[in-house]
Amino acid sequence: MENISDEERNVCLYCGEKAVSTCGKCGVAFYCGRNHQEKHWPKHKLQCFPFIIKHTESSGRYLVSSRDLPAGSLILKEAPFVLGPKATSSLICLSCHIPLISNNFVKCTKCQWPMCSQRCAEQSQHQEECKILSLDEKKCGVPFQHGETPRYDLILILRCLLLKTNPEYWEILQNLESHWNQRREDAEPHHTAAVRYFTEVCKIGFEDDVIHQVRGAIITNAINTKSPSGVTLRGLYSKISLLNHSCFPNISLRSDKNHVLFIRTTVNVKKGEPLYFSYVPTTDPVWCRQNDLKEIYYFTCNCIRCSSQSEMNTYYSSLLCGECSKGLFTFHQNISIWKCNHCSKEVKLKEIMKQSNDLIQWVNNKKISPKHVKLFLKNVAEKCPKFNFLYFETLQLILAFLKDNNSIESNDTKKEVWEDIIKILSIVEPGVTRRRDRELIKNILSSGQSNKDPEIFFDW
Ligand SMILES: C[S@@+](CC[C@H](N)C(=O)[O-])C[C@H]1O[C@@H](n2cnc3c(N)ncnc32)[C@H](O)[C@@H]1O
Repeated sequence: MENISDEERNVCLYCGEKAVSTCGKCGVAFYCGRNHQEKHWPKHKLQCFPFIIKHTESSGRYLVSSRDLPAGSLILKEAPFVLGPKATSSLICLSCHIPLISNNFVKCTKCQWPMCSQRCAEQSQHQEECKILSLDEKKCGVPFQHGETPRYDLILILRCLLLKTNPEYWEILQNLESHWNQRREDAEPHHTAAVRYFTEVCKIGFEDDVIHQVRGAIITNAINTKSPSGVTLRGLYSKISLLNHSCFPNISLRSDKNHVLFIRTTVNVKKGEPLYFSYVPTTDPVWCRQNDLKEIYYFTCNCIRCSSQSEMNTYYSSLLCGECSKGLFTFHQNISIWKCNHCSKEVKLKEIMKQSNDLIQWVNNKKISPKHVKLFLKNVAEKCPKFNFLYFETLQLILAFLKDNNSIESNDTKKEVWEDIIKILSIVEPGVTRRRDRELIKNILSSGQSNKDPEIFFDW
């Protein structure tokens, strides 16, 4: 869906006469009256979304709401145009994607890739892929044993290259942001190995720039979703790929068992506001988020949270100042310098990271007994600001520690831990988010069972 030009505004999309109303669903289609709106609906419904695409030099294309959207509004439902295994995966069947757990699997007689059955090896999709994979004469790309292997990276790249015969999808793929030039220069070993596999081992006749672009587009845009069998796959989505990032998102993504993604607003969004989701865990400290965004997505985040020295008064990544024991370190100069907000002592990011790691190690190495969990939490809260990322990590550690302990006392502690987790999530990702799914969390709190995973399908 493209921006509507000023000339189109105020004229009926059906007859071109002066418009007096807009489509209530998207807010950007204009009509002279109800009659022509109804007549135009079969055409318009294919483009009727409550957002428009905008563009800036620094952040490329992004989506902006075209009308007021209350929290929880479904703004888009989209299926992937290509789907495949994650880059690193344990053995799965290339046709039905079920996990190959025992040694009871077959190998495709031509390409030797593990499959669940001969029937799956004969499926038309695999037959197409097999023609290329069989060009690997020494079978150096074939995964040969159980356990996680990065060789599955090749499969989604191959599936994308095979889209060349489909002009519509090929064009979408070519238009995706990929940062392929920088990726080619950076020569990250997995990236280079994947490109060379197709150009030098299979010699499939694509220019190496095309393969750099395709792998770059996958790394920049693919979204992981979980299958009912528990296998995580990654897919490319044409419209969802246009969503930009913020560490303080206003939408959430969920997938169903067919990997269809549902995008909903998590908070009230006003007409004209950009729609953002978070590419990285919102519960990571600022330096982890910034590092991942730079390394994987090639940009420096200037979102509302990253531009605020205290992360919008949450002090989520801050540590207590050891010098005065009264203040908190907040970041300055693009997070490279941290300053105590009481005594103004300055330290470098490296020092903050070291102190954080020491604290995390202290937490991890501490021998806690189920009886002393609450005291332990109190100790941690004295070492870092309450509700910061270290406290959050400790809460998760305690949940894992008490996972199989269902005594009344332990369930009581788990309930308190979950309440604190929800408080932290309310700060860093407010609204109706998947992690704070109200019904699910209510169930967890009432049953006292904290070992259920609230992220049912989605696995970012
Ligand atoms: C999934 S794409 C999003 C759509 C993209 N803007 C486009 O034009 O195709 C991810 C890329 O968008 C850009 N991007 C996303 N969020 C951004 C942000 N908050 N600031 C700057 N660039 C951003 C980065 O180049 C990133 O690698």
